[in-house]
Amino acid sequence: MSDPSMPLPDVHVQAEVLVQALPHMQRYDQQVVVIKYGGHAMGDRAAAEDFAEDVVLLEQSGIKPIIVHGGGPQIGKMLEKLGIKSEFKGGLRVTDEATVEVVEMVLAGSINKQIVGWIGAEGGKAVGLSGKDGNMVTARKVTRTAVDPDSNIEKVVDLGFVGEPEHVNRAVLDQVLQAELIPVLAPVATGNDGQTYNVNADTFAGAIAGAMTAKRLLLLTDVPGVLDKNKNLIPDMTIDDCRRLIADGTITDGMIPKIETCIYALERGVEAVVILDGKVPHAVLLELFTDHGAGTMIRRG
Ligand SMILES: Nc1ncnc2c1ncn2[C@@H]1O[C@H](COP(=O)(O)OP(=O)(O)O)[C@@H](O)[C@H]1O
Ligand SMILES: CC(=O)N[C@@H](CCC(=O)OP(=O)(O)O)C(=O)O
Repeated sequence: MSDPSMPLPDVHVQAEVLVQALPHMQRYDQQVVVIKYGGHAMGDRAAAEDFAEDVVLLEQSGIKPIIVHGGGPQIGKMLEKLGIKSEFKGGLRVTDEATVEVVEMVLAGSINKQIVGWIGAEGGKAVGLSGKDGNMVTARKVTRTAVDPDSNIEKVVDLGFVGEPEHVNRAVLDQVLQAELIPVLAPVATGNDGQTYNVNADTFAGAIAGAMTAKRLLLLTDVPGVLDKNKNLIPDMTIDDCRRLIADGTITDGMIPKIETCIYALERGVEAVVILDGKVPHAVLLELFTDHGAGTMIRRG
């Protein structure tokens, strides 16, 4: 008999960790998990490798991961290099003809292929697509209004070629998943008018999660989750809490489209959405395969 006061040898600890993951693996078996990998979360090479390892491990465990990536900071850098000015209104990039070309080049080109490459290097098989491929996502132009501070009159804000998903054709994704491939999606889509639209990556991920009735939508960003007024992490929230914290100004800026996405996805049958820090090593595994979880979990109520 071993002495129970003695620490377990490493191999036994490893076995214990694996056994602890079993109920979590069973809970997600054959379920779709949509992971939004934000441009800020991409961070350094080591963080990206951890992320790719997590995704491959999920797929090997019988989960069906779908990756939707952003790339806001990377688009910003490329626009700067090309001398194209860029501004955000209400968390969305004002997108003219020249900007949309760069957005598609960076998102559907370099970033998409980089993530596909990282997953491939960890032994997974990923397929990089944008909303345009197979008419997976069609978009319509976003219309926003804002009160003009000078006249105090509500006016239409023209964001140019910024779109929001109008229709998601899940057949394309079903086929990719059935072939045991990992879809990596760039948030670019075509409108019914044939125009290319720049879609916020959170919004795109929410539409995909809703159409696939995903078990989980994970939004990986650069903060630990939703923070209260004292900057403490809020571990659990409901849709009502979300609306209250937007109304009282606790949730602002880029967190607003994220929370709106959460509400949209939950109302379409996604079981829970988690906002978490993608820079934490193996954030995805910690959230899905341990009892601790990570970040802020949002449920219907
Ligand atoms: N209550 C809040 N809790 C956490 N972050 C918040 C909150 N309100 C606003 N934010 C801001 O939202 C940002 C995350 O949104 P964003 O920068 O668009 O992320 P990403 O690029 O990952 O999509 C945080 O870095 C933070 O500055
Ligand atoms: C309309 C709009 O704002 N689109 C975003 C698309 C990329 C994105 O959302 O990337 P992150 O998730 O890294 O922020 C943009 O042009 O930056």
